[in-house]
Amino acid sequence: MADGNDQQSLSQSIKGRLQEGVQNSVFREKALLDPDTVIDEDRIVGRDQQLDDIITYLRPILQSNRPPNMLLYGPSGTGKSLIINAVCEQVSDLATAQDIQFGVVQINCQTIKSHDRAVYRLVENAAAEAGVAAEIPESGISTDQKLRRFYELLSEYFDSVIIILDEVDLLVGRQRDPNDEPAYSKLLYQLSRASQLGRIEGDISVAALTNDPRFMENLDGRAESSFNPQDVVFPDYDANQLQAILDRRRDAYRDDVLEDGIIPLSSAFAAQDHGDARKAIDLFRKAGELADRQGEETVREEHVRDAQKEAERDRTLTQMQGLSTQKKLSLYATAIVPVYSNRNLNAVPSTVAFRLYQYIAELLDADQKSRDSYLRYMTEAETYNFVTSEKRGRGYGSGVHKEYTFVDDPSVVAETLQEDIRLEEIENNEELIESVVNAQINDFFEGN
Ligand SMILES: Nc1ncnc2c1ncn2[C@@H]1O[C@H](COP(=O)(O)OP(=O)(O)OP(=O)(O)O)[C@@H](O)[C@H]1O
Repeated sequence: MADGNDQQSLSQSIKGRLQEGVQNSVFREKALLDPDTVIDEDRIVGRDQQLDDIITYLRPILQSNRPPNMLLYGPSGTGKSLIINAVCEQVSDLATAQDIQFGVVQINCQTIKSHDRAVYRLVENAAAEAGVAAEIPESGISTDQKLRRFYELLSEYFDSVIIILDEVDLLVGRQRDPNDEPAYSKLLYQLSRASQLGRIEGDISVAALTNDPRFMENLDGRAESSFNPQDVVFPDYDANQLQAILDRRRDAYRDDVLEDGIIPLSSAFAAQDHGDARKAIDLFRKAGELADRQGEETVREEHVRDAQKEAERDRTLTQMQGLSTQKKLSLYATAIVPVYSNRNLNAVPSTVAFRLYQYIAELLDADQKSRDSYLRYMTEAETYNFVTSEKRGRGYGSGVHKEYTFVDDPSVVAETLQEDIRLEEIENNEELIESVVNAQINDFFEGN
């Protein structure tokens, strides 16, 4: 056990290391790169039309009129939450000045499993917004009783409320039958009807946020007609807009720590997907975190590339968790072909990959599946978007074969899988594997 002096020096060294980390960090105000921060208006880029629309729709609150319901849709990271929250913040300021009790009740539906839970979360959030207790239990009472408490809270404490349902399409609930009404449809109907029927004294309006442009088609007819929203569309950002978004958060970093290429590169990577601002900001932040972790004074392009690799690895890992061992082996054997190949080989011929699969399966003492099974596994890998494939009439030799191209960097896929399946044997035999890969490729191109 450490004695008193040891304890003291240990805690001093922890303090020292903590302080050192803070002082030497490349960040000045990292919160600017936190996805949940509602940034100032002057940092918002390229959403003038959407801001105009939402300002127009919410202005009636300040004239003590009911605003319309709204449907905000567009791919992830296109600013739906940011824009609605930014306008609500300003409405809130002006409403307070006019003595109007305005509230925002927001839930993210992604993790909410049922209609009942959603209503309870609304009660909790409305109570928190009003600064009072929810006063009802989470279970043991009916959903109707919860809804009544929700209406009571709104009527008692607010003149006007915006209910924001983020990721509304994910509030499906427990459908016993695919034809059952999804939970979001029921909730939208109840909330819009309650307002129309005067069950709530003040003015309420629902803003539903979704990535699904066909969301309205899934609504029950009566929900559709009572919800009846104003649409606001959020298109993808292009690389220039992403650059402008990052540029306006440059001050998250200390002066002179960013190499020139950091912002363009982070934006270019994010634009490759669909122009997701969240992704651009995440890369921009992670690059700095990597620089901090390595104790470096500047953020370099290499940090952005490493951050992008890490993000790919995380995504790949999440997607791969569901695959069986045989599927992982098939994908691994295919990925190592371009990794170990001496030629510049992007598209992997299935013939070569299958031979590698057989070799690896033998090396690991695993079951060896047939060529058909291997091809089937790879077709599944295609549906998960790990690879794309093309059929080729073979110029060299005979027959038709498939060629697989990896969507992400194949070395990331191989590394991820290598960590996942028991592959010590592979690590011990890397040179051998490299020679097998190249022998098979040579055989293939020489038509053997
Ligand atoms: N026009 C913009 N200007 C500045 N920052 C933006 C802009 N659009 C989005 N962002 C930032 O990108 C991140 C993601 O934005 P937001 O959460 O609003 O996207 P979303 O469309 O609601 O995504 P999702 O559908 O995944 O919830 C946030 O950090 C936000 O501040």
